[in-house]
Amino acid sequence: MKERLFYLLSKYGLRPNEDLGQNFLIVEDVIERSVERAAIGERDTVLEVGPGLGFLTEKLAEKAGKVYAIERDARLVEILRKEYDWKNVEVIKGDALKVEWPPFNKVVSNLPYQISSPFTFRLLRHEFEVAVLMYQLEFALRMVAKPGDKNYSRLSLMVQALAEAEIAERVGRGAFYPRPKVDSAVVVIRPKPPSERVELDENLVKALFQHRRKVVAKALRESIHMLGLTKGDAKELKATLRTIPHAEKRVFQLTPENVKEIEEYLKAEGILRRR
Ligand SMILES: C[S@@+](CC[C@H](N)C(=O)[O-])C[C@H]1O[C@@H](n2cnc3c(N)ncnc32)[C@H](O)[C@@H]1O
Repeated sequence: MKERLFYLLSKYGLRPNEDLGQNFLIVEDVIERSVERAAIGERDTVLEVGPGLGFLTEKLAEKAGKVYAIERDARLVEILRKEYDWKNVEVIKGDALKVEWPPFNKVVSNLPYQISSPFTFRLLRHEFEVAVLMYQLEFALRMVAKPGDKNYSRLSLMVQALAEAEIAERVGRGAFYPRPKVDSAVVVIRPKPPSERVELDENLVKALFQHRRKVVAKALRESIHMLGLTKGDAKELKATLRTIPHAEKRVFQLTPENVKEIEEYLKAEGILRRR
């Protein structure tokens, strides 16, 4: 795999573009395990973001009925089209955050880390069965952290409100060329069934996590300006802070359900508008 990478880089005079997160995965086992974790078969349509030089795409194409691969770098799109004769792969040139997504039921990708957060949130708004995604380790640890953990953050809460996420394996920086400055991890994401999903007011979550170590009442008092309230409503909220659910819990201990209770209370009091 490494030989093929160097062959392609030299054949096309290509220098990996750091700004586009071009660190190519060169360990075949890791690629194969990601494909296995997604349990891909002929009935599956897979979305891949950032196919790069096509090493993961190749493995996906062997198993899936159809693969859509969105690649932003026009040079790589051209190379993929020249080098491979895939019958079931459609390479889409564009930014995965901007282009319309084709229909898919599974996602397998070694993500460009710059787009981890917006990509994950866009994905969580879609219907899909499973996603197997490579992230920067630090980001992956925040995705899976549980309430009360030191890594538990707005990202953990927002992801876990909508999905189950677990780290399947850690991947050292030596598995990539060029070698990145950080380690990575493969995360498996499965959306929760609709009855278990918790839809949250993002402004409220942002306001709370602005002060993740403070207790809820204090955190809200200090970020009241982030809630877009009228003067009257802000005053009312200040007066009611002690009585809101979980007022004395620290923000980093809140589950998605706890935040929903706070939100519902503020809406019932007419302080937070129903959006
Ligand atoms: C970490 S590399 C993965 C390459 C390949 N899949 C592999 O496993 O070696 C990330 C890839 O995403 C592409 N990319 C970066 N930003 C992108 C975006 N916004 N939309 C689509 N592709 C993007 C890069 O050009 C690069 O090919």
